[in-house]
Amino acid sequence: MSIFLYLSLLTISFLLTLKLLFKSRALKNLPPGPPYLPLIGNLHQLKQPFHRAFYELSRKYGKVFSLWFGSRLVVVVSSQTAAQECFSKNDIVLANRPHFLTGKYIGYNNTTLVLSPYGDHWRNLRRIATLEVLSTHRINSFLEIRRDEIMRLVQKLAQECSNGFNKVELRSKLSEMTFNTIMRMVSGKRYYGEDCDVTDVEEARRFRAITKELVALGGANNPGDFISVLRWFDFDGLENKLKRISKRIDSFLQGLIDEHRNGKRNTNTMIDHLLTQQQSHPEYYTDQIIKGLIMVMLLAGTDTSSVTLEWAMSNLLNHPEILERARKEIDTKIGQDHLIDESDISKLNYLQNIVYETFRLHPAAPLLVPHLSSEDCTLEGYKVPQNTIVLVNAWAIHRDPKLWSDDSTQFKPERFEKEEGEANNLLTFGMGRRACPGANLAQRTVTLTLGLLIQCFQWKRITSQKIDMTEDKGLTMPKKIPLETMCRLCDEQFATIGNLHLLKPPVFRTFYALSQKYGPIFSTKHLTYNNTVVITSPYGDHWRNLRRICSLEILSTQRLNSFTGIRRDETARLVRSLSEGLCEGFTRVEVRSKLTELTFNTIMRMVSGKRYYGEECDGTSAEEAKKFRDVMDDMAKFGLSSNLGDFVPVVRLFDFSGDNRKLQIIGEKMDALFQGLIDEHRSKKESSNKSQPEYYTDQIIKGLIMTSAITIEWALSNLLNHPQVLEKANRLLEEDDLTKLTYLHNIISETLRLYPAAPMLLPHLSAQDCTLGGYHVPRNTLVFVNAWAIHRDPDLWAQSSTFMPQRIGEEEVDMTEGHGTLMSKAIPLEAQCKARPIITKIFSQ
Ligand code: HEM
Repeated sequence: MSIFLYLSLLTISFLLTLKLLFKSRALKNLPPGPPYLPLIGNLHQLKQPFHRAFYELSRKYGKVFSLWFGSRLVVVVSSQTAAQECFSKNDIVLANRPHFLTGKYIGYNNTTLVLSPYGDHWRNLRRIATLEVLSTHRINSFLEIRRDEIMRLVQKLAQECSNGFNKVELRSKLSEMTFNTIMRMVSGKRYYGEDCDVTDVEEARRFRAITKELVALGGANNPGDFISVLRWFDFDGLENKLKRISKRIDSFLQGLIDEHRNGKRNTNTMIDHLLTQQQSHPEYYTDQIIKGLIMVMLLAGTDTSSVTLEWAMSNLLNHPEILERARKEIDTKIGQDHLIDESDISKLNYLQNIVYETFRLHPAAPLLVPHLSSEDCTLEGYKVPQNTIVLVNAWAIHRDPKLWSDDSTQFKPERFEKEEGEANNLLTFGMGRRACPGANLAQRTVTLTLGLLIQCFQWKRITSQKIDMTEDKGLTMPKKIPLETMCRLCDEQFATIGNLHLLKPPVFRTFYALSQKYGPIFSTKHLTYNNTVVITSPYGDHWRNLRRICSLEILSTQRLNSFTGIRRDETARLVRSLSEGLCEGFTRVEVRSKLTELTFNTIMRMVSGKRYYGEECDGTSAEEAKKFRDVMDDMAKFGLSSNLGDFVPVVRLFDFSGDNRKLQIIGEKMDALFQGLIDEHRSKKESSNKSQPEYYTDQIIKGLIMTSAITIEWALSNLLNHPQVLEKANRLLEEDDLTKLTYLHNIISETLRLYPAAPMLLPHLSAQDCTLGGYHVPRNTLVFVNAWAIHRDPDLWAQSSTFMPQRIGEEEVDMTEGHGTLMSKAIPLEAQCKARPIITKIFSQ
């Protein structure tokens, strides 16, 4: 069998070689080129990176030369005039693409926009891409996504570099930024970074694994593409790998499309838009077309931009004088009180020239994308037969000293200041019909990101040694050594990004640490704050009215007394539920949910007469109760977290974490829920004092419920950590005058001291200039009072951070504080609980 195979191979090779030799002899006037071997042609002479190998060959054989890749003729163009000839006179003839194995599997059998042959199908795809995905209108509509992703990058760097120069690795951050930008445009999802769409962690992991493999295989060389005989074998298993990955990516992309089709995601994304088109033109906008477009956006639109940014930063680090000039331009034209936006870019000529110069020296597609002649044509007088692969060496043309005076290999953005418009000589995005349709998007992303990196940070090399500029293998000409650099947040930008990067949760602890450094009264650069509900509404008539309603009609002693029955009943229900099954001995119980139910049910019964938690949800349909609980859960997740846009006006323009939209949805649901309750009461014309939903705002509900449950949980946790206190409380409960319960009150006070549920109260805003501790506090300053820190001040409290002096017992309850505006316990309290005889007695009665 193996001898038979061997002989067949030999015969086929011999025949092919004869054919090749005959062909090359027959074809006169081909561009010159190096001698070649039978069967493999010049493949043995090719070394990576190919653009450099081709450049060397062009020095010997001329600006238009030919090679044989196995049995396929390849013409390499290395002059601007010849490139222009390719994309003007020969533009249509050369608008085809050669087919490779990778295109069969990861290019939907070469039907995607990048790979599809010139013709009606390509024209349609190109129209869809340019009009419906990459048009200026669409790109503008995705502006917020770009800004948000770039700001996340800035924020991440700010966190790493706020305390002076710190070493940072840029490649992964830039790559995350471009992948997230494109995927959010495509599907509304973020797949990279710690703060990736948390609901889709597994999906994000799958996506990252698939794209990693895809990018690696997309750049793989397959000898079978050129040596037809090798096509029969899959020597290194490439075809199998490609088959496997194509199935995985296809099912992943189908999942994304189905999710949008089933309405689980309903946003302004590329998929939604294409699905709308599918409804009117189902025959053309098939799922396969949509999947192909997503794939193209991912492969063509991500690495290209992040690689360019890495080169740009490397050049700036090797030329600090250029970096300095760019910074000065930003300072002069933009100033320090707002961050650069896309609309500012036209003012920043030098920054744009830096980007052009990076495009020139480091084009992300150094050989463009291979073209194929659909019929015979000529190039600089040479014959280019039908089915020839044409490669344009943009990298070499961009370094041609005849085209670029003033030392063509040096990084000099100034060369673009000349009036002749040297930028027109750039081939970075190709030319003609198949030029890059994403150029506008790429240029905007690269320039804005670079501008912000220069505006917000100081940069320097790790050592005095220059950054290594060696290129690696790969389709997009990446740097061989990933860029690592020293980075520091600019002092001036503390004012623009404020000190938010310092605000690591829990914020009150961070503020405490800052107060240790800057004194008891210190400032951070936070700006305006604007709310209208009772606890955050501005001081004035509206607030006075709300406050009056609140204290007289809702929380007055008389009203509270009238609800005593509800409170007592709910507390008894909690005690009963705890005592059930506890008579036998200690049992492990989860306390947080029980306390939350207690407080929610108490308040909601006061508000609307309804119980939404527990098995007996009186007077409430199970569905209504579930709706309520869901809204409250969402509210707990988002409603109380801080939003960067509240503090940095420029960030308000972006939905920094996508939370604005989520909060809006929660707000709408909550509004509908409360409106339903009010309407229900209105229609029943109930005028009892048992429930008055119209009086209660969401803020009151939130404030009363969460803070009470949190405080009780802290109190119980303290008691568990201090059994002697618990023991004493038990004893005194039996001995004390039950109307006083002084010791119990002290326990609660001590809990409120160490674990105030609102550790920084609520933010106050100065209505006019005033002084605090002798410092000037301007109008519109947010004032936070760090009650948590004051409660632990050793000048005020002896043994200030201890609940009780002696600790007894085994493992203590974890007392770590959670994040968020309200200071709940990080870990929900679980404890051993056993009913005391008195309870058994009461319930048996
Ligand atoms: C710095 C970033 C980028 C560079 C340097 C770049 C460069 C190129 C080049 C050289 C071509 C081939 C031109 C030719 O065949 O002669 C191309 C094609 C293409 N690029 Fe880009 N590109 C970039 C970013 C993008 C982005 C952001 C997108 C979309 C999101 C994109 C989508 C495409 C598509 C779809 C094609 C194929 C066009 C066709 O065959 O008709 N590119 N790009």
